Amino acid sequence: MSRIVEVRGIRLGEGMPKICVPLTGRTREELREEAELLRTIDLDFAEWRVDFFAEVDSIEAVLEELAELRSLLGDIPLIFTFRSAREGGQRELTIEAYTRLNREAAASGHADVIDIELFTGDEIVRELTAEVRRTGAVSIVSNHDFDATPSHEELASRLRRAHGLGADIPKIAVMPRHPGDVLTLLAVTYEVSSEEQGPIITMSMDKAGVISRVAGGTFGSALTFGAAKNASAPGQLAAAELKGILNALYT
Ligand SMILES: O=C1C[C@@](O)(C(=O)O)C[C@@H](O)[C@@H]1O
Repeated sequence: MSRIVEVRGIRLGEGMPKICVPLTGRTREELREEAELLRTIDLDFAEWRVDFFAEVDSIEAVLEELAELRSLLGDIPLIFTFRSAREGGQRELTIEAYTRLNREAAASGHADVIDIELFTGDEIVRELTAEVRRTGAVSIVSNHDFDATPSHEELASRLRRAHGLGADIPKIAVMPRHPGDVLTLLAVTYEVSSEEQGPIITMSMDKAGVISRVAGGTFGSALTFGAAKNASAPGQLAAAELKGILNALYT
């Protein structure tokens, strides 16, 4: 039996793929409006893309906003993600600042899931996944390639490596150069999810990859990202549209 990861009653790795909607506001005001909008949408997870937040350099400001989002979102499970510029995010932090940010977010108890980038360095990733687990939160260990799709072997090895470093949920997002790249991503998803080490999340980006965002669940991807106000990556469909397609495919 595949290991299920449960977050606030949402069971990842079982049933329909779950929908996650990112919050990409730059100011507290924009984030409040986005969080209120999310309350009106049919979704399973919200992701705070904290790299968009103008005050990200201040841990105090981030923790205050995280507490605010927690209360605005009610019971919606919240993923905390600082996406580095080299993996498609808005900015870079030093390793020390990145580590501290994720540690404190986990310790606050306001984020249910913490996204840690695989290529931060094995030792740090191992420590962070263990620490996230100690706080009772769940870890995603992620990798993004906005230029290309690595080979089948490389993609599979990154997902397995994330597991090996303690990830509850390995995640990979890659850019297709041609439709065959999307097939590669889906084939790897099927292969690695069949090993039943727990849920994984995969997607192929951009227009050519949209099929993976709607049908990835068939091949073993446990969650897919859809947009409310702004997409956080190319190829995301509107969350409501995504939900309609998932209902047609999986119910
Ligand atoms: O890792 C991911 C996946 C993503 O890049 C996507 O392609 O939908 C969107 C990001 O916000 C998220 O952190």
